[in-house]
Amino acid sequence: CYKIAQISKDDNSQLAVCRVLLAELEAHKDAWPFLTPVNHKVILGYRKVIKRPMDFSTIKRKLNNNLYFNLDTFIADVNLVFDNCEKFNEDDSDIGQAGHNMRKFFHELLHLKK
Ligand SMILES: Cn1cc(C(=O)NCCN2CCCC2)ccc1=O
Repeated sequence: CYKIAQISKDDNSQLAVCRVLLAELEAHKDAWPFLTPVNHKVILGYRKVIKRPMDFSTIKRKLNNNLYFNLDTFIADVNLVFDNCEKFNEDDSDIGQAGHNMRKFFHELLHLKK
């Protein structure tokens, strides 16, 4: 019984860590391009170029629907946000720079929590 309790506790604490990490990402001044899904009707070419769109609001919905198996699957979706951004935007564009800043911020957050 203890073992089962132990596993579920880890899942809950990992889930709590994901929620805190996401809240910190959303609060960052450079989060604005990533808060909601890119509107492919407005941003021409996005749907064709980016095969797996991802954004912070989608990550929040997936967290709330228990769709992340562990911290690593959550980290994979956050990195997908930044990888999509690098693919679609020039490094010296406002959104490209925001993506680089957010990726660095997230990386530092992860190394703080260890
Ligand atoms: C991640 N990303 C975002 C965009 C974008 O324009 N997002 C809308 C930003 N607006 C700010 C206030 C309302 C919405 C374009 C390309 C891209 O890769």
